[in-house]
Amino acid sequence: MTYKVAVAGASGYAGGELLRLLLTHPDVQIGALTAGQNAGSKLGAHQPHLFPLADRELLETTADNLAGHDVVFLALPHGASGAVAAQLPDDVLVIDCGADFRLTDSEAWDRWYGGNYAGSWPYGLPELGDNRATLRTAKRIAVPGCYPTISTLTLAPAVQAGIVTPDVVVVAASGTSGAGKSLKANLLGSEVMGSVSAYGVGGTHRHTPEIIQNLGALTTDPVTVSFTPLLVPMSRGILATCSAPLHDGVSAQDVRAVYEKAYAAEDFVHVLPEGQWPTTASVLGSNNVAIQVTADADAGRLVAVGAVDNLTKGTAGGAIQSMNLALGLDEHIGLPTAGVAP
Ligand SMILES: NC(=O)C1=CN([C@@H]2O[C@H](COP(=O)(O)OP(=O)(O)OC[C@H]3O[C@@H](n4cnc5c(N)ncnc54)[C@H](OP(=O)(O)O)[C@@H]3O)[C@@H](O)[C@H]2O)C=CC1
Ligand SMILES: CC(=O)N[C@@H](CCC(=O)OP(=O)(O)O)C(=O)O
Repeated sequence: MTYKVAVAGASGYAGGELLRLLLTHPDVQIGALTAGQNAGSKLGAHQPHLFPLADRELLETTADNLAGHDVVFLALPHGASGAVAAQLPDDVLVIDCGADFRLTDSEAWDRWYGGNYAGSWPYGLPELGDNRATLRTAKRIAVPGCYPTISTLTLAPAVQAGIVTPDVVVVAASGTSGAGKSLKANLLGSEVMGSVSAYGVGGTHRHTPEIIQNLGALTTDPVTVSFTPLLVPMSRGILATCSAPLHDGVSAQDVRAVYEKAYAAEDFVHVLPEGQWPTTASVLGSNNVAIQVTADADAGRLVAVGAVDNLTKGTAGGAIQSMNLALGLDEHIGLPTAGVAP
């Protein structure tokens, strides 16, 4: 069977990456492509790398234009998905790349996003807890944020195994595509080039509650997350350095064993050989996550480092992995397992 797929937000970074991957997916046919202010123009004007779709016209993002598809991806700004999703039939698989349906706690939504709480959908991170089973029957899927994807996967084995106190510190450096295409003062070329800067400091970044929600599902201990994002002068990729107090008597070997066991059956998550540390370059353009972990014995902390391509496994790849599960397809179809180098 071939599934007809629409992409709303096709002119954006997440929409572009969805289309790059969907073009190689053997079980889908690419249907309607929609946008906001750029509706009416050709996709090629916004996504010059997507040659096979260059002449396709961008339509307005309306329920009518998204009708008649088996799958609808929403790659719209936060807050825009709820109203569109509400108009789509229940039997259509709707996959939201935005934040609208990620948080299960309406109070957390009010505090971190505000505006109407649209509810929560099955969470599109198959490697976490029982999510894979839930996703197999889902008709609505919330794709995780890019920082939560890598922070959660980098810390989950330790938290789930109970070898750390889940008072975690995450410092994660992201490429600029994480911010989307819209022009922001701190993203001007001359501000970003040759400099690394912190933002969302002091527990103010909206991904903090999402990371807490994910890790909190793995332990009965209270979870705290001190999250500091950094902006670095590259287009894609996130490198997350995560640490937490390690329980007494847990060695570096024990820690490695926990991680290797946790991810032994996960084809996209790679615990690297001892001594090899993740780089964003190694996962570029792929659906892979690279993780390394050790014990800092003097500080009494677990230190784990994870790398992901924010647009692939961090958004569009993760979304397609979840789509595959929900359609009953092999989870890996259409997803690159090798990166682009150098
Ligand atoms: N970039 C990333 O690494 C990640 C992004 N995401 C999420 O994916 C979503 C899209 O992000 P991203 O692609 O980076 O953002 P972009 O700013 O690059 O793209 C936004 C897209 O939404 C369209 N759009 C904007 N406003 C409206 C509107 N009112 N109605 C309909 N369409 C509209 C834009 O169309 P137009 O060109 O016409 O303005 C464009 O196609 C966001 O929710 C983001 O949080 C999630 C994880 C990571
Ligand atoms: C570098 C950069 O600006 N990154 C974005 C995160 C993008 C993302 O994944 O998150 P959402 O889907 O929740 O928007 C930010 O910090 O807001």
